[in-house]
Amino acid sequence: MLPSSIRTHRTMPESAINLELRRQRLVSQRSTVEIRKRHAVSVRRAYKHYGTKKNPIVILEDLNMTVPKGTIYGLLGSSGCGKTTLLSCIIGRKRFHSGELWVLGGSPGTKGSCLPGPRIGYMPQEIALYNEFTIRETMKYFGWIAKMSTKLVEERLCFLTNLLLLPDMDRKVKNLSGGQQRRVSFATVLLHEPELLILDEPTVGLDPLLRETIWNHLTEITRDGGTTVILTTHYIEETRQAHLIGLMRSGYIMAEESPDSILSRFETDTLEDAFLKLSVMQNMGRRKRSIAVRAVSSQIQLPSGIVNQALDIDDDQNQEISAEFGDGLSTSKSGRRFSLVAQPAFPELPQVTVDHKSKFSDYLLHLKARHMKALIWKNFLWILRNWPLMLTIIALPVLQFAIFYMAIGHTPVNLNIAIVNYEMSYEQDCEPIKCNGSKLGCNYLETLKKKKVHLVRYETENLAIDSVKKGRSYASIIIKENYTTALKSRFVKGNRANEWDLFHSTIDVYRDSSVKDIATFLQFYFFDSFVNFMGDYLESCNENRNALKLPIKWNTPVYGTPDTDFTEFATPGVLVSIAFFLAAALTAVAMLVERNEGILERSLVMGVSPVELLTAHVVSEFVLMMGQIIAVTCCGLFIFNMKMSGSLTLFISLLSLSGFCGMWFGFALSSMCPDETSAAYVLLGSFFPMILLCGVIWPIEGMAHGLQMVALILPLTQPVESLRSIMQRGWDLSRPAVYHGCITITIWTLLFMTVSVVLLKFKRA
Ligand SMILES: Nc1ncnc2c1ncn2[C@@H]1O[C@H](COP(=O)(O)OP(=O)(O)OP(=O)(O)O)[C@@H](O)[C@H]1O
Repeated sequence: MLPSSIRTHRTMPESAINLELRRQRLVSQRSTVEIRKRHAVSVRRAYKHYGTKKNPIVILEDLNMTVPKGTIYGLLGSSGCGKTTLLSCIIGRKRFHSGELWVLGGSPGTKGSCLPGPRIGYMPQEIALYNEFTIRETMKYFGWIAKMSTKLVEERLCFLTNLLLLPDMDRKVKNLSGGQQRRVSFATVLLHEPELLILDEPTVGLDPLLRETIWNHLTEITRDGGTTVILTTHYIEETRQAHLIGLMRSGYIMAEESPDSILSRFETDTLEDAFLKLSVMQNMGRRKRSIAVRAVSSQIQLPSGIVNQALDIDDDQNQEISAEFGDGLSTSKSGRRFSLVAQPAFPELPQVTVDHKSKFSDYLLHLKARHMKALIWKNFLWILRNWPLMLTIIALPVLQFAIFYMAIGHTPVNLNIAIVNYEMSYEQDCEPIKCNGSKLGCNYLETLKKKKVHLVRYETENLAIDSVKKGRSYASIIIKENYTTALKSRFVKGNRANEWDLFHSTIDVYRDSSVKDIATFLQFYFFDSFVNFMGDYLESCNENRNALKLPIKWNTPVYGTPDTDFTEFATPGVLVSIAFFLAAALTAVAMLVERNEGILERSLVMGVSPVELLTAHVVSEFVLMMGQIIAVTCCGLFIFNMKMSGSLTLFISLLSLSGFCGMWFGFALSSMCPDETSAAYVLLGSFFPMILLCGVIWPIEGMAHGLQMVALILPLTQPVESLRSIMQRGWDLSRPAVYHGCITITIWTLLFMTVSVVLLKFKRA
């Protein structure tokens, strides 16, 4: 009798009913799940692609794999067939898009599973070690993470040194040869004697003798069934010593059996030949033979008893593994059945319920003392080893600040001014200013000289104007022939002065206003010099020199000084930007280098949580950042006499908050960007808008209203204003202008923090 679900579909075509029946049988039963959990690794119907959902590049498809405990499992396959991807999924660093995975009885990443954790040792394809560390330090770091005492690490290191012929333990990794580095990398996974060793090409680049030693050791540790090894290798023949071989091709495992069984079934002397035959058969089964493959396959004699069909199903051999292989069947434990027929895409099979997932809050609160000790020690050791770089990193903000202080905001000097004085010839000397003087024009020019401008004499007005046109001078000043007479007359007659007086007493100025700041400075110089010159003249006539001044009294400023310059305005913005962006760059690069060299992967697989990793980085980088901030502050206060009206503690605290926020921005960037280059682009891309919009170089009051609103919510705008209020107004935290900045930067820090942690937790390909 048909199952009820099938009975309800009596109208279905027969093929669909058959399919449905088969699928019914393939639903994972509790009992089979229990069997799978007893294996070291069990993968069922795994599917994984790269690229987008719409345009996927399928890497693993309907892949089944069973690694019994206590075996050495050699995963073989051509380059790019997906071995590393499969291993990454097994260690929990990548996820299958569908399918089941059991590792040492648990589902990676779930509560109660051993993954990530020290029960697993992972050796990536890359060397993935800290170049600056010695072999001993490397072992100490990974040993501590695996909960080993330093003494135990030393003992194991002694053993491994003899086994793998490691060089002197105090040699730095960067000074070792490629083969030696690979041996250290291998020793690192053997150190804590994990139950499951996952080794991605452990023997590449090693000499045959050492390869044999390694294989002997692997055989030794798997003998009592306590350790399981999965390894990939391109040296197919060396896997003869494995208990099981998985031959992988086109995203699934074509055969999974012992080397002897493969050799006898394919009637070949070498595993390479067997692999080649199997590949050809797979191509034939898929009916996609290329001309080249056809040519090869015609030369190959297929083993007897195997035909090109959905091959050789033997019900007696129908063990647990094959029973649940599904329609993408690849092999049975005994290896007698495997399908080479391309499979149609079926809807996903029901998933087995796994252990309940760990809560996000558990994850956040999960800081293990031994991990923190190892991570912080590692970070500081790295800083110590890279001390020239670290000194540069501390000196960099000082240098940037010094450059800013020396280059920006100061009064331009030695500007060329073309002068023409028709009142006297250049051969005559200018007399000191006096009431009955007849050549006052030259007295004005003498006063102007005090502004540190460079006066260049010209004979005619046209020549002077021409010098401005040719860019030789920023302005030309023309003093007319009867200047003194007209000026005195204008002075005496007051509002009854006639046109002649007005015309001849006026100094003509032709300016180059294309450089706005210089034009403004010159305007001020000319005006201020005139007021001073007239004051001196009035004094020489025993008059009150203030009679000519504008009737506005500039009292002592409430905040700032009468001669506050642009440097003072821009200093807070520059300081906050340096603290924020340097911290962001340093953090992003440190994290990305660690991640992309595979070092991070090793630590994460051994059970270090991303939150622990971030916290350790925060601790070490905060120390560096404080070094930077103190160095910049000392430079500002003691070398450049930076104005500091408010509390120095508050100033340093706010700068630290800005740096802290930058640090989390860096963490968020490192979680979002695939590499240092893209992180650098984002940093550069955000730097300029931030400088322009956050009131660093121009007050935000000068922006359009809508833009002001945007500027106000950016991370640096309010902190810049707060710092300005502390430095120049001497305000404290009771002022809204100060605490608003602290609140804004804290909110942004929390935001970046959340993004970083969430991405690190959930972003697995
Ligand atoms: N992050 C990724 N995005 C897109 N494609 C990827 C990514 N990682 C790997 N691939 C591609 O997936 C395929 C399988 O890669 P994988 O590294 O798993 O192969 P492999 O069998 O380990 O190769 P090898 O033996 O050379 O190490 C390759 O074609 C590779 O280019």
